[in-house]
Amino acid sequence: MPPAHPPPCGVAPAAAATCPLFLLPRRSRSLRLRLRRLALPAPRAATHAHDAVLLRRAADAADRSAGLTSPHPNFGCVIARPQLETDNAEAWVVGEGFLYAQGTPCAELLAAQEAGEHARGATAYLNLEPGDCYGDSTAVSTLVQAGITRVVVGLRHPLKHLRGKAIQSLRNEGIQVDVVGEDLHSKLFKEALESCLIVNAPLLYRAAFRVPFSVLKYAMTADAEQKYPTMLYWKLAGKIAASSGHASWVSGKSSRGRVFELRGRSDAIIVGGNTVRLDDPRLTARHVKGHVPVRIVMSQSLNLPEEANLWNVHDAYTIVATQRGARRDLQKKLALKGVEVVEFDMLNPRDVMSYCYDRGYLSVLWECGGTLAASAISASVIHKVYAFLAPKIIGGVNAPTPVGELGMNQMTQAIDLIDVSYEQIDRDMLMSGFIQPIPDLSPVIPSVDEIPSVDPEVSPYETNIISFYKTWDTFGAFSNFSPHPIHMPDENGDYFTWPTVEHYYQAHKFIGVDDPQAREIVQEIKLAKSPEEAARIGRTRQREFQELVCLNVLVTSIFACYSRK
Ligand SMILES: NC(=O)C1=CN([C@@H]2O[C@H](COP(=O)(O)OP(=O)(O)OC[C@H]3O[C@@H](n4cnc5c(N)ncnc54)[C@H](OP(=O)(O)O)[C@@H]3O)[C@@H](O)[C@H]2O)C=CC1
Ligand SMILES: Nc1c(N[C@@H]2O[C@H](COP(=O)(O)O)[C@@H](O)[C@H]2O)[nH]c(=O)[nH]c1=O
Repeated sequence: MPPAHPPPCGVAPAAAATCPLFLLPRRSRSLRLRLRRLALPAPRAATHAHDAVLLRRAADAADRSAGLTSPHPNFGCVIARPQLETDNAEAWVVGEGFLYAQGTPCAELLAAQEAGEHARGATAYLNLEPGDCYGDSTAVSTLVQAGITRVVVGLRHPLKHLRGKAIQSLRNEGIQVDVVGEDLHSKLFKEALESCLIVNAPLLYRAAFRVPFSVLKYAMTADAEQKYPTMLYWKLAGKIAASSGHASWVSGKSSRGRVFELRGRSDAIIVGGNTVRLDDPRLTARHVKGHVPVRIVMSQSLNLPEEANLWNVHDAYTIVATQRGARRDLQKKLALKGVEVVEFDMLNPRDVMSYCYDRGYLSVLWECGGTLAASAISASVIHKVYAFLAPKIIGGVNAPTPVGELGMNQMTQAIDLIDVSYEQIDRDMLMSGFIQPIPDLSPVIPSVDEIPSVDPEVSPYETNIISFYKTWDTFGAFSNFSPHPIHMPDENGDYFTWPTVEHYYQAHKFIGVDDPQAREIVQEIKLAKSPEEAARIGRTRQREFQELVCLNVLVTSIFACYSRK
């Protein structure tokens, strides 16, 4: 439900309208003043407490696209103006918006459209400084044109080439910009700031550590083991499967539904070879028709079955990461099924994460067993843990536990999770917490550092190679997903304004194919709300209707890029 629009602040309430001050005799000055106080009190000003509530609401709005589209920086905007009638900041909101996907209308535009005239003189709350990459300054120009007079920003943009730009542009336009921690100092902002950090944790981790944000998730029983047989000392030692390796299911249905949501928020899901052998998982976010993450199997031995659910790439794309030279026969068979096999000189979690970073992933979910989990934790690539605790006991000395050997022998060495939260999900308990704090906004990333070198021998400073995996990268304007429309012929040869090169590219997988199904898919892609959606439709339909795919796609895409520039 969109919020009701209260009257703009400063509009005289009914009492004043029925008794205009100029009608009062000059002598009754005290009455005049008293009435003025009653009728036209000074507009209520937002206090830090109000600002904090509204900033948090902007962060909550930013989170609303999660799971619907591929992970991207989350932007939310709340426009509010103090009302005389109420001190409740939530009731001051006149407009609200969030970025649905890269290339769709920005949060500021949606909020300003909803606020209409009420935006004039109001304050806009932004969880994250707008990133006006590719020269698109819609967010800033919208706020200026809407007549916003003050902007409260939760976080500056973490990428150096975007950081501070929008804030400066707004200030140049005479708008008061208050950045939390710089212009606004109060303990009251603690929670709001945390929400701003959490909603963009993937972007912040990626920017600071040059790896995707990694979440380890597991479901364990409430088993306990007697640590010292002579003493009555029991220690929780939850199992993630029975001794046989059977694991379906540890957690309840609602918890597993929550896991589907987590999958939808991730770019990739990682498991180890043993989990594939024992569970034959699907690893899809099948509860909603939303974002479909890539599935990654890490297997050194490549001793994997020839038939497995993960090799069905109609469901989702699969990558097998393995050791160089491992079972080339199976590699070929997997490639024929459409599975991508990537060889590493030394397969390990850190190199796989660097690889995911280079592919542009923001967020990765580890759904592996304890052996690989321990290896990933030891390599410091896990940032957050989701532990589902089920009220079940299975026993078994050899039943696997969530985290294998970490080489610690003193409890003082234990990793203390931070910002821990607990939630009951039906009969299960979900405990989540961070292993590494969300990086503050110190990361200032030299633009040249954002240029990965294809040849690891050549330093980024020496190479002329540029990359543009994400639209917000330094050279993001070159990305197919960059929100630059192109005017190019459609399936009938008529010129059509394609919202992005990605729309054009995906549609051309099916253009030129004389089949009603292919034509329907082209229409579907043309109407896609964002390049991400166009990509999702194109990729899914390509898997479903392989026989309809036209072979000229690559040439088309390159041609489209040139015509756009
Ligand atoms: N309840 C739950 O939440 C979950 C339970 N499980 C259960 O856990 C059990 C499997 O556990 P586990 O064997 O630990 O899990 P995994 O299979 O997820 O991880 C171990 C495997 O990962 C591969 N691997 C690749 N690189 C490395 C590396 N650097 N370090 C370690 N492993 C690497 C190896 O595959 P390879 O041998 O092919 O070379 C290795 O055997 C199953 O019973 C499964 O049902 C699994 C996931 C979640
Ligand atoms: N057993 C278990 C989990 N196991 C994880 O889920 C995978 C199966 O996914 P799918 O095939 O898509 O249903 C499995 O291989 C393992 O990674 N997860 C949970 O939330 N709760 C559970 O009890």
